[in-house]
Amino acid sequence: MSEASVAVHADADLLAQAVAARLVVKLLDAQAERGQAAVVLTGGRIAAAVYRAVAALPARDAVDWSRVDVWWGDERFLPAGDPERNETQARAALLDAVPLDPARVHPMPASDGPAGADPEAGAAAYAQELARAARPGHATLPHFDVLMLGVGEDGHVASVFPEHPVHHDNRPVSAVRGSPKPPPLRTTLTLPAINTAEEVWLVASGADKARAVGMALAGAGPVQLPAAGVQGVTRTLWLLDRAAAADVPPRSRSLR
Ligand SMILES: O=C(O)[C@H](O)[C@@H](O)[C@H](O)[C@H](O)COP(=O)(O)O
Repeated sequence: MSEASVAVHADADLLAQAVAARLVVKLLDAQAERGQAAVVLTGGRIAAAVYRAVAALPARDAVDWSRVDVWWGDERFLPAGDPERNETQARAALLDAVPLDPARVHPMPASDGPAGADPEAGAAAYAQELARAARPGHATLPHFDVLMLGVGEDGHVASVFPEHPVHHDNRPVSAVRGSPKPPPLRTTLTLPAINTAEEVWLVASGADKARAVGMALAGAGPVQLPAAGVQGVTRTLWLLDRAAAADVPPRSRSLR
């Protein structure tokens, strides 16, 4: 179990640059240690800024992208190529610009995909894809070197929303209906699956995130504030800009 640590940057742009630099180093370190790397992506504005910043970093070419597995922590259940899909956003911002092995890019199902228009079937299909890549000794999930999350104003992470039935789902992947953030249908890794990642990075920018970030670090309950239930195996890292860090409790501030 890892203690959370907090890094604060002056503004959203510097935050995105710093997270991008960390991500490149994390992928390089994982490849040095394991010969490959696995990253779990998320959606939202700050994630898109991070992906664009990675694409613009010359050091990105030091990564062997053909040995990177790309997974998603959540997805909006929409047709393939829909501009609102997290996959579409990540491809445009980064994935299309680097020489990935298409077989190692694992988008969550689209509503017009082979699993059909039923989000439950889509979630089951993604769970199977994860299980096929499972690491030795683990039945259901591959090794995730780093899993990135945005944080909602309400404290949601991935598509795990406060007080939502997804909290009672103990499968690794859940179909979400009635998401308070549009669109209503989504697919998400559940908190127990998220927490199998070696490192989890929670990235948040802007004053409207300050309350949720502060409450999560102060030890709120995960059903009321899902971000509070996130814990990477070796590291839980909050990467914030100053505005989002305004309510970080004093005992976390010493880590800044
Ligand atoms: O699909 C999604 O909508 C995201 O995965 C979601 O969890 C997002 O990361 C947060 O809502 C933060 O988004 P912003 O950075 O845009 O505020």
